[in-house]
Amino acid sequence: MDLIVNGGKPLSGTITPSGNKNSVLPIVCASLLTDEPVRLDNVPAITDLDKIVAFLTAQGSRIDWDKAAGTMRLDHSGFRPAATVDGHELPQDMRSTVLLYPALLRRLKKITLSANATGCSLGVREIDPHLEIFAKLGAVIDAGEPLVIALPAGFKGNRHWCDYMSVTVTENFLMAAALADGESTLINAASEPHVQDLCAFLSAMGARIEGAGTSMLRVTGVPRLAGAAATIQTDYHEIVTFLALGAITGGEVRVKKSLPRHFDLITRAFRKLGVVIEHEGGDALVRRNQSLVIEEPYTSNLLPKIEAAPWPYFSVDLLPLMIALSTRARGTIHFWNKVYENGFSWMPELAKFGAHVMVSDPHRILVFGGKPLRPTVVDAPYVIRATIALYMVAASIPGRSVVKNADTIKRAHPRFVENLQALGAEVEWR
Ligand SMILES: CC(=O)N[C@H]1[C@@H](OP(=O)(O)OP(=O)(O)OC[C@H]2O[C@@H](n3ccc(=O)[nH]c3=O)[C@H](O)[C@@H]2O)O[C@H](CO)[C@@H](O)[C@@H]1O
Ligand SMILES: C=C(OP(=O)(O)O)C(=O)O
Repeated sequence: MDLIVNGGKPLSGTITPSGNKNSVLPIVCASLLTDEPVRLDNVPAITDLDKIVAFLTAQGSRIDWDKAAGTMRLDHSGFRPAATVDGHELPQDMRSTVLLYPALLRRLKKITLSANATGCSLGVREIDPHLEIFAKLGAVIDAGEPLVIALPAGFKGNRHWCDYMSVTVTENFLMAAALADGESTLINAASEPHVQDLCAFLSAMGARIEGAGTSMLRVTGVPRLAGAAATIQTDYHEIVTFLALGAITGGEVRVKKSLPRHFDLITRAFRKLGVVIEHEGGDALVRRNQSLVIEEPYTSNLLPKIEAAPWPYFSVDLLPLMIALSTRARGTIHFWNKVYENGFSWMPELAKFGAHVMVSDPHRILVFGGKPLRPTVVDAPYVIRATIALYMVAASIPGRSVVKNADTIKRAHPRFVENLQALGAEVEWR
Protein backbone atom coordinates (compact mmCIF):
# COMPACT_ATOMS: atom_id res chain seq x y z
CA MET A 1 0.00 0.00 0.00
CA ASP A 2 1.02 3.60 -0.52
CA LEU A 3 1.16 6.49 1.94
CA ILE A 4 -0.59 9.56 0.56
CA VAL A 5 0.82 12.63 2.27
CA ASN A 6 -0.32 16.22 2.32
CA GLY A 7 2.76 17.72 3.93
CA GLY A 8 3.74 21.01 5.46
CA LYS A 9 1.59 20.74 8.62
CA PRO A 10 3.28 20.92 12.04
CA LEU A 11 2.74 17.67 13.96
CA SER A 12 1.91 18.35 17.60
CA GLY A 13 0.50 16.48 20.57
CA THR A 14 1.20 13.68 23.02
CA ILE A 15 1.79 10.10 22.00
CA THR A 16 2.44 6.77 23.71
CA PRO A 17 4.73 4.53 21.66
CA SER A 18 4.09 0.83 21.24
CA GLY A 19 6.16 -2.19 22.25
CA ASN A 20 9.48 -2.87 20.52
CA LYS A 21 9.32 -5.40 17.67
CA ASN A 22 12.89 -6.45 18.33
CA SER A 23 12.01 -7.20 21.97
CA VAL A 24 8.72 -9.02 21.52
CA LEU A 25 9.91 -11.34 18.74
CA PRO A 26 12.86 -12.93 20.63
CA ILE A 27 10.73 -13.14 23.76
CA VAL A 28 7.97 -15.01 21.91
CA CYS A 29 10.61 -17.33 20.41
CA ALA A 30 12.10 -17.86 23.89
CA SER A 31 8.67 -18.80 25.24
CA LEU A 32 8.92 -21.93 23.06
CA LEU A 33 11.69 -23.13 25.41
CA THR A 34 9.06 -24.01 28.01
CA ASP A 35 5.75 -25.87 28.11
CA GLU A 36 4.51 -23.68 30.96
CA PRO A 37 2.23 -20.70 30.32
CA VAL A 38 3.75 -17.32 29.45
CA ARG A 39 1.98 -13.96 29.68
CA LEU A 40 3.05 -10.80 27.84
CA ASP A 41 1.76 -7.24 28.09
CA ASN A 42 2.25 -4.20 25.83
CA VAL A 43 2.42 -6.53 22.83
CA PRO A 44 2.43 -4.54 19.56
CA ALA A 45 0.00 -5.62 16.81
CA ILE A 46 2.61 -5.91 14.06
CA THR A 47 2.81 -8.12 11.00
CA ASP A 48 6.10 -9.83 11.96
CA LEU A 49 4.38 -11.08 15.09
CA ASP A 50 1.30 -12.20 13.10
CA LYS A 51 3.61 -14.44 11.09
CA ILE A 52 5.34 -16.03 14.11
CA VAL A 53 2.02 -16.55 15.88
CA ALA A 54 0.53 -18.16 12.74
CA PHE A 55 3.49 -20.57 12.54
CA LEU A 56 3.33 -21.51 16.23
CA THR A 57 -0.45 -22.02 16.30
CA ALA A 58 -0.27 -24.16 13.13
CA GLN A 59 2.06 -26.49 15.10
CA GLY A 60 -0.33 -26.77 18.04
CA SER A 61 0.68 -23.90 20.37
CA ARG A 62 -2.21 -22.13 22.05
CA ILE A 63 -1.87 -18.36 21.75
CA ASP A 64 -4.56 -15.95 22.95
CA TRP A 65 -3.66 -12.51 21.65
CA ASP A 66 -5.93 -9.61 22.51
CA LYS A 67 -4.60 -7.06 20.03
CA ALA A 68 -6.72 -4.20 21.39
CA ALA A 69 -5.54 -4.79 24.97
CA GLY A 70 -1.97 -5.67 23.91
CA THR A 71 -1.94 -8.89 25.95
CA MET A 72 -0.80 -12.34 24.87
CA ARG A 73 -0.95 -15.70 26.62
CA LEU A 74 1.14 -18.49 25.18
CA ASP A 75 1.02 -22.19 25.95
CA HIS A 76 3.28 -24.45 23.91
CA SER A 77 2.40 -27.71 25.69
CA GLY A 78 0.52 -28.81 22.55
CA PHE A 79 3.35 -27.85 20.14
CA ARG A 80 3.68 -30.90 17.84
CA PRO A 81 5.26 -30.11 14.47
CA ALA A 82 6.31 -32.76 11.96
CA ALA A 83 9.53 -34.60 12.80
CA THR A 84 11.62 -31.91 11.15
CA VAL A 85 10.94 -28.33 10.07
CA ASP A 86 12.32 -26.76 6.91
CA GLY A 87 13.28 -23.09 6.65
CA HIS A 88 10.64 -22.60 3.92
CA GLU A 89 7.85 -23.42 6.38
CA LEU A 90 9.04 -20.75 8.82
CA PRO A 91 7.93 -17.09 8.61
CA GLN A 92 9.59 -15.39 5.62
CA ASP A 93 11.12 -11.94 5.00
CA MET A 94 11.91 -11.25 8.65
CA ARG A 95 15.21 -11.79 10.39
CA SER A 96 13.64 -12.93 13.66
CA THR A 97 12.78 -16.30 12.11
CA VAL A 98 16.34 -17.28 12.95
CA LEU A 99 15.40 -16.93 16.64
CA LEU A 100 13.10 -19.96 16.41
CA TYR A 101 16.07 -22.26 15.76
CA PRO A 102 17.22 -22.90 19.38
CA ALA A 103 13.79 -23.99 20.61
CA LEU A 104 13.11 -26.00 17.43
CA LEU A 105 16.47 -27.74 17.80
CA ARG A 106 15.71 -28.64 21.40
CA ARG A 107 12.28 -29.95 20.56
CA LEU A 108 12.98 -31.66 17.20
CA LYS A 109 16.72 -32.37 17.38
CA LYS A 110 17.01 -31.38 13.71
CA ILE A 111 16.04 -28.58 11.31
CA THR A 112 16.75 -28.18 7.62
CA LEU A 113 17.39 -24.77 6.09
CA SER A 114 16.71 -24.49 2.41
CA ALA A 115 15.78 -20.80 2.86
CA ASN A 116 17.91 -18.20 4.62
CA ALA A 117 16.23 -16.05 7.28
CA THR A 118 16.69 -12.65 5.73
CA GLY A 119 15.00 -9.45 6.86
CA CYS A 120 15.11 -5.86 5.66
CA SER A 121 17.21 -5.45 2.49
CA LEU A 122 19.93 -3.71 4.47
CA GLY A 123 22.59 -6.27 3.69
CA VAL A 124 23.30 -9.95 3.09
CA ARG A 125 22.07 -11.02 6.59
CA GLU A 126 24.47 -13.91 6.86
CA ILE A 127 23.75 -17.17 8.67
CA ASP A 128 27.37 -18.20 9.35
CA PRO A 129 27.80 -16.67 12.85
CA HIS A 130 24.57 -18.41 13.91
CA LEU A 131 25.89 -21.77 12.70
CA GLU A 132 29.17 -21.12 14.56
CA ILE A 133 27.28 -20.56 17.82
CA PHE A 134 25.16 -23.67 17.40
CA ALA A 135 28.23 -25.75 16.51
CA LYS A 136 30.14 -24.42 19.53
CA LEU A 137 27.21 -25.35 21.75
CA GLY A 138 26.97 -28.94 20.53
CA ALA A 139 25.05 -28.90 17.23
CA VAL A 140 26.29 -30.75 14.16
CA ILE A 141 26.13 -28.79 10.91
CA ASP A 142 25.83 -30.55 7.56
CA ALA A 143 26.49 -27.77 5.06
CA GLY A 144 24.88 -29.57 2.11
CA GLU A 145 21.85 -28.48 0.14
CA PRO A 146 19.66 -28.14 2.15
CA LEU A 147 21.72 -27.21 5.15
CA VAL A 148 20.95 -29.45 8.15
CA ILE A 149 21.47 -28.52 11.80
CA ALA A 150 21.22 -31.46 14.18
CA LEU A 151 21.36 -31.46 17.96
CA PRO A 152 21.80 -35.14 18.86
CA ALA A 153 22.51 -34.75 22.58
CA GLY A 154 21.29 -31.30 23.64
CA PHE A 155 23.25 -28.06 23.96
CA LYS A 156 26.61 -28.23 25.78
CA GLY A 157 28.22 -25.23 27.47
CA ASN A 158 31.22 -23.66 25.74
CA ARG A 159 33.10 -20.40 25.21
CA HIS A 160 32.81 -18.38 22.02
CA TRP A 161 34.27 -15.09 20.80
CA CYS A 162 32.11 -13.59 18.03
CA ASP A 163 33.60 -11.86 14.96
CA TYR A 164 31.33 -8.90 15.71
CA MET A 165 28.50 -7.87 18.02
CA SER A 166 25.39 -9.38 16.43
CA VAL A 167 21.95 -8.93 17.95
CA THR A 168 20.29 -12.16 16.83
CA VAL A 169 23.47 -14.25 17.24
CA THR A 170 23.73 -13.06 20.86
CA GLU A 171 20.04 -13.82 21.38
CA ASN A 172 20.46 -17.33 19.94
CA PHE A 173 23.48 -17.87 22.19
CA LEU A 174 21.40 -16.86 25.23
CA MET A 175 18.53 -19.20 24.36
CA ALA A 176 20.79 -22.17 23.59
CA ALA A 177 23.12 -21.62 26.56
CA ALA A 178 20.24 -21.14 29.03
CA LEU A 179 19.38 -24.84 28.79
CA ALA A 180 22.87 -26.15 27.98
CA ASP A 181 24.74 -28.62 30.08
CA GLY A 182 27.38 -26.52 31.93
CA GLU A 183 28.66 -22.97 31.61
CA SER A 184 28.86 -20.86 28.47
CA THR A 185 30.60 -17.57 27.77
CA LEU A 186 30.07 -15.21 24.86
CA ILE A 187 32.71 -12.55 24.20
CA ASN A 188 31.91 -9.62 21.90
CA ALA A 189 28.21 -9.98 22.70
CA ALA A 190 25.59 -7.46 21.54
CA SER A 191 23.96 -5.30 24.23
CA GLU A 192 21.08 -3.48 22.47
CA PRO A 193 18.06 -2.66 24.68
CA HIS A 194 16.16 -5.59 23.14
CA VAL A 195 19.05 -7.98 23.95
CA GLN A 196 18.86 -6.73 27.54
CA ASP A 197 15.08 -7.33 27.47
CA LEU A 198 15.61 -10.94 26.38
CA CYS A 199 18.16 -11.43 29.20
CA ALA A 200 15.57 -10.17 31.68
CA PHE A 201 12.86 -12.44 30.28
CA LEU A 202 15.06 -15.56 30.25
CA SER A 203 16.13 -14.74 33.82
CA ALA A 204 12.45 -14.50 34.80
CA MET A 205 12.05 -18.00 33.29
CA GLY A 206 14.84 -19.23 35.59
CA ALA A 207 17.91 -18.82 33.36
CA ARG A 208 21.21 -17.91 35.06
CA ILE A 209 22.75 -15.03 33.11
CA GLU A 210 25.55 -12.68 34.16
CA GLY A 211 26.71 -9.60 32.27
CA ALA A 212 23.41 -8.48 30.71
CA GLY A 213 23.97 -5.17 28.94
CA THR A 214 27.72 -5.77 28.54
CA SER A 215 29.87 -7.30 25.81
CA MET A 216 30.59 -10.45 27.85
CA LEU A 217 27.79 -12.82 28.81
CA ARG A 218 28.15 -15.81 31.13
CA VAL A 219 25.34 -18.33 31.26
CA THR A 220 25.11 -21.28 33.62
CA GLY A 221 22.78 -23.82 32.07
CA VAL A 222 19.72 -25.03 33.98
CA PRO A 223 17.78 -28.27 33.30
CA ARG A 224 14.45 -26.52 32.62
CA LEU A 225 12.89 -23.10 32.17
CA ALA A 226 9.56 -22.15 33.73
CA GLY A 227 6.69 -19.97 32.55
CA ALA A 228 7.00 -16.21 33.17
CA ALA A 229 5.33 -12.85 32.62
CA ALA A 230 6.82 -9.76 31.00
CA THR A 231 5.84 -6.32 29.78
CA ILE A 232 7.36 -5.53 26.41
CA GLN A 233 9.51 -2.37 26.55
CA THR A 234 8.55 0.64 24.52
CA ASP A 235 10.06 0.88 21.08
CA TYR A 236 12.90 3.41 21.11
CA HIS A 237 12.74 3.54 17.29
CA GLU A 238 9.17 4.78 17.60
CA ILE A 239 10.08 7.30 20.31
CA VAL A 240 12.75 8.74 18.03
CA THR A 241 10.34 8.70 15.07
CA PHE A 242 7.75 10.86 16.83
CA LEU A 243 10.34 13.29 18.19
CA ALA A 244 11.99 13.61 14.79
CA LEU A 245 8.60 14.18 13.17
CA GLY A 246 7.88 17.00 15.59
CA ALA A 247 11.26 18.55 14.81
CA ILE A 248 11.09 18.22 11.03
CA THR A 249 7.58 19.70 10.79
CA GLY A 250 8.14 22.50 13.35
CA GLY A 251 5.58 21.06 15.77
CA GLU A 252 5.72 20.19 19.47
CA VAL A 253 5.57 16.51 20.41
CA ARG A 254 5.63 14.86 23.82
CA VAL A 255 6.37 11.12 23.92
CA LYS A 256 5.38 9.09 26.98
CA LYS A 257 7.34 6.10 28.35
CA SER A 258 10.44 7.44 26.64
CA LEU A 259 13.23 5.24 28.13
CA PRO A 260 15.54 8.15 29.12
CA ARG A 261 18.24 5.72 30.35
CA HIS A 262 18.85 4.67 26.73
CA PHE A 263 18.79 8.19 25.30
CA ASP A 264 22.05 10.00 26.14
CA LEU A 265 23.67 9.42 22.77
CA ILE A 266 20.39 9.69 20.86
CA THR A 267 19.75 13.11 22.43
CA ARG A 268 23.27 14.16 21.37
CA ALA A 269 22.65 13.00 17.81
CA PHE A 270 19.53 15.20 17.68
CA ARG A 271 21.60 18.08 19.07
CA LYS A 272 24.07 17.75 16.18
CA LEU A 273 21.14 18.61 13.88
CA GLY A 274 20.09 21.57 16.02
CA VAL A 275 17.27 19.75 17.83
CA VAL A 276 16.94 19.92 21.61
CA ILE A 277 15.23 16.93 23.22
CA GLU A 278 14.10 17.46 26.80
CA HIS A 279 13.48 14.60 29.22
CA GLU A 280 10.86 15.23 31.91
CA GLY A 281 10.29 12.27 34.20
CA GLY A 282 9.37 9.44 31.87
CA ASP A 283 8.51 11.74 28.93
CA ALA A 284 10.62 13.10 26.08
CA LEU A 285 9.70 16.42 24.52
CA VAL A 286 10.63 18.34 21.40
CA ARG A 287 9.43 21.95 21.48
CA ARG A 288 8.04 23.74 18.44
CA ASN A 289 10.15 25.52 15.82
CA GLN A 290 13.56 24.04 16.56
CA SER A 291 16.30 25.86 14.68
CA LEU A 292 17.54 23.15 12.37
CA VAL A 293 21.20 24.07 11.99
CA ILE A 294 23.97 21.47 11.96
CA GLU A 295 26.25 21.96 14.97
CA GLU A 296 29.87 22.73 14.09
CA PRO A 297 32.49 20.81 16.09
CA TYR A 298 34.99 22.80 18.19
CA THR A 299 37.80 21.29 16.16
CA SER A 300 38.12 23.23 12.93
CA ASN A 301 38.39 21.46 9.56
CA LEU A 302 36.25 18.57 10.81
CA LEU A 303 32.93 17.60 9.30
CA PRO A 304 30.10 17.00 11.81
CA LYS A 305 29.41 13.26 11.92
CA ILE A 306 26.88 10.73 13.20
CA GLU A 307 28.27 7.22 13.17
CA ALA A 308 26.19 4.11 13.75
CA ALA A 309 27.43 0.75 14.98
CA PRO A 310 26.38 -1.94 17.48
CA TRP A 311 25.08 -0.60 20.83
CA PRO A 312 26.14 1.43 22.80
CA TYR A 313 26.98 3.30 19.58
CA PHE A 314 24.18 5.17 17.87
CA SER A 315 21.82 2.53 16.43
CA VAL A 316 21.93 1.78 12.69
CA ASP A 317 18.15 1.43 12.63
CA LEU A 318 17.82 5.07 13.77
CA LEU A 319 20.21 6.45 11.15
CA PRO A 320 17.56 6.98 8.40
CA LEU A 321 15.49 9.16 10.78
CA MET A 322 18.51 11.43 11.37
CA ILE A 323 19.26 11.52 7.63
CA ALA A 324 15.70 12.73 6.95
CA LEU A 325 16.08 15.43 9.57
CA SER A 326 19.46 16.50 8.19
CA THR A 327 17.96 17.28 4.76
CA ARG A 328 16.07 20.09 6.53
CA ALA A 329 19.00 21.32 8.66
CA ARG A 330 21.36 24.01 7.39
CA GLY A 331 24.91 22.74 6.93
CA THR A 332 26.77 19.60 5.92
CA ILE A 333 26.99 16.37 7.88
CA HIS A 334 28.61 13.00 7.41
CA PHE A 335 26.70 9.77 8.22
CA TRP A 336 28.60 6.54 8.69
CA ASN A 337 26.82 3.19 8.81
CA LYS A 338 29.50 0.83 10.10
CA VAL A 339 27.21 -2.20 9.99
CA TYR A 340 25.27 -2.62 6.75
CA GLU A 341 26.69 -2.61 3.24
CA ASN A 342 23.30 -1.65 1.74
CA GLY A 343 22.02 0.87 4.28
CA PHE A 344 22.03 3.81 1.85
CA SER A 345 20.33 2.11 -1.12
CA TRP A 346 17.39 4.50 -0.80
CA MET A 347 19.38 7.70 -1.41
CA PRO A 348 18.13 8.02 -5.03
CA GLU A 349 14.56 8.12 -3.63
CA LEU A 350 15.54 10.84 -1.16
CA ALA A 351 17.09 12.81 -4.02
CA LYS A 352 13.69 12.86 -5.78
CA PHE A 353 12.55 15.39 -3.16
CA GLY A 354 15.52 17.57 -4.18
CA ALA A 355 17.70 16.50 -1.25
CA HIS A 356 21.42 16.90 -1.90
CA VAL A 357 23.24 13.75 -0.81
CA MET A 358 26.62 12.46 -1.87
CA VAL A 359 27.18 8.73 -1.43
CA SER A 360 30.89 8.41 -0.67
CA ASP A 361 30.93 4.61 -0.48
CA PRO A 362 28.42 1.91 0.62
CA HIS A 363 28.92 2.86 4.27
CA ARG A 364 29.19 6.66 4.12
CA ILE A 365 27.22 9.63 2.84
CA LEU A 366 27.42 13.41 3.06
CA VAL A 367 24.16 15.36 3.34
CA PHE A 368 24.21 18.99 2.24
CA GLY A 369 21.19 20.06 4.26
CA GLY A 370 18.77 22.94 4.02
CA LYS A 371 18.27 22.79 0.22
CA PRO A 372 14.80 23.63 -1.13
CA LEU A 373 12.66 20.49 -1.35
CA ARG A 374 9.58 19.71 -3.45
CA PRO A 375 6.77 17.17 -3.04
CA THR A 376 7.12 14.04 -5.18
CA VAL A 377 6.41 10.31 -5.53
CA VAL A 378 9.00 7.92 -4.11
CA ASP A 379 9.34 4.14 -3.91
CA ALA A 380 9.97 2.75 -0.42
CA PRO A 381 12.77 0.20 0.00
CA TYR A 382 12.17 -2.95 2.09
CA VAL A 383 13.71 -1.15 5.08
CA ILE A 384 11.38 -0.09 7.87
CA ARG A 385 12.95 3.19 9.06
CA ALA A 386 14.11 4.21 5.59
CA THR A 387 10.44 4.10 4.60
CA ILE A 388 9.56 6.20 7.64
CA ALA A 389 12.39 8.61 6.76
CA LEU A 390 10.91 9.13 3.29
CA TYR A 391 7.53 9.83 4.93
CA MET A 392 9.20 12.32 7.32
CA VAL A 393 10.64 14.31 4.45
CA ALA A 394 7.27 14.24 2.64
CA ALA A 395 5.52 15.44 5.82
CA SER A 396 7.85 18.45 5.99
CA ILE A 397 7.13 19.69 2.45
CA PRO A 398 3.90 21.55 1.65
CA GLY A 399 1.92 19.68 -1.01
CA ARG A 400 1.08 16.12 -2.05
CA SER A 401 3.70 13.39 -1.93
CA VAL A 402 3.32 9.64 -2.20
CA VAL A 403 5.49 7.00 -0.53
CA LYS A 404 4.78 3.89 -2.58
CA ASN A 405 4.86 0.36 -1.14
CA ALA A 406 5.23 1.59 2.42
CA ASP A 407 3.69 -1.55 4.06
CA THR A 408 7.02 -2.50 5.56
CA ILE A 409 6.23 0.05 8.30
CA LYS A 410 3.54 -2.36 9.56
CA ARG A 411 6.26 -4.90 10.38
CA ALA A 412 7.19 -2.81 13.43
CA HIS A 413 4.79 0.07 13.98
CA PRO A 414 1.12 -0.60 14.78
CA ARG A 415 -1.42 2.16 14.14
CA PHE A 416 1.28 4.24 12.46
CA VAL A 417 -1.07 6.36 10.38
CA GLU A 418 -3.61 6.68 13.21
CA ASN A 419 -0.86 7.97 15.50
CA LEU A 420 0.26 10.49 12.89
CA GLN A 421 -3.32 11.65 12.36
CA ALA A 422 -3.68 12.12 16.12
CA LEU A 423 -0.72 14.52 15.87
CA GLY A 424 -2.49 16.45 13.10
CA ALA A 425 -0.84 14.88 10.06
CA GLU A 426 -2.73 14.64 6.79
CA VAL A 427 -1.79 11.15 5.69
CA GLU A 428 -3.62 7.98 4.70
CA TRP A 429 -3.06 4.48 3.35
CA ARG A 430 -4.28 3.83 -0.17
C1 LIG B 1 15.21 -8.88 14.54
C2 LIG B 1 16.30 -7.96 14.90
O1 LIG B 1 16.64 -7.81 16.06
N1 LIG B 1 16.85 -7.30 13.88
C3 LIG B 1 17.89 -6.35 14.16
C4 LIG B 1 19.20 -7.09 14.28
O2 LIG B 1 19.42 -7.84 13.08
P1 LIG B 1 20.61 -8.91 13.00
O3 LIG B 1 20.79 -9.61 14.29
O4 LIG B 1 20.37 -9.69 11.77
O5 LIG B 1 21.86 -7.94 12.78
P2 LIG B 1 23.38 -8.20 13.15
O6 LIG B 1 23.64 -7.55 14.47
O7 LIG B 1 23.71 -9.63 13.01
O8 LIG B 1 24.07 -7.33 12.03
C5 LIG B 1 23.60 -7.37 10.68
C6 LIG B 1 24.75 -7.52 9.72
O9 LIG B 1 25.63 -6.43 9.81
C7 LIG B 1 26.97 -6.84 9.64
N2 LIG B 1 27.78 -6.42 10.81
C8 LIG B 1 27.17 -6.14 12.00
C9 LIG B 1 27.91 -5.66 13.06
C10 LIG B 1 29.30 -5.48 12.89
O10 LIG B 1 30.02 -5.04 13.80
N3 LIG B 1 29.86 -5.79 11.71
C11 LIG B 1 29.13 -6.26 10.64
O11 LIG B 1 29.66 -6.53 9.57
C12 LIG B 1 26.95 -8.36 9.40
O12 LIG B 1 26.98 -8.58 8.02
C13 LIG B 1 25.60 -8.75 9.96
O13 LIG B 1 25.05 -9.87 9.30
O14 LIG B 1 20.24 -6.14 14.52
C14 LIG B 1 20.42 -5.20 13.46
C15 LIG B 1 21.62 -4.32 13.84
O15 LIG B 1 21.34 -3.60 15.01
C16 LIG B 1 19.15 -4.38 13.26
O16 LIG B 1 19.29 -3.59 12.09
C17 LIG B 1 17.94 -5.29 13.08
O17 LIG B 1 16.78 -4.49 13.17
C1 LIG C 1 16.05 -4.43 10.04
C2 LIG C 1 14.94 -4.64 10.75
O1 LIG C 1 14.27 -5.82 10.83
P1 LIG C 1 14.88 -7.22 10.37
O2 LIG C 1 16.06 -7.44 11.24
O3 LIG C 1 13.81 -8.23 10.56
O4 LIG C 1 15.29 -7.06 8.94
C3 LIG C 1 14.39 -3.52 11.53
O5 LIG C 1 13.58 -3.77 12.42
O6 LIG C 1 14.76 -2.37 11.25
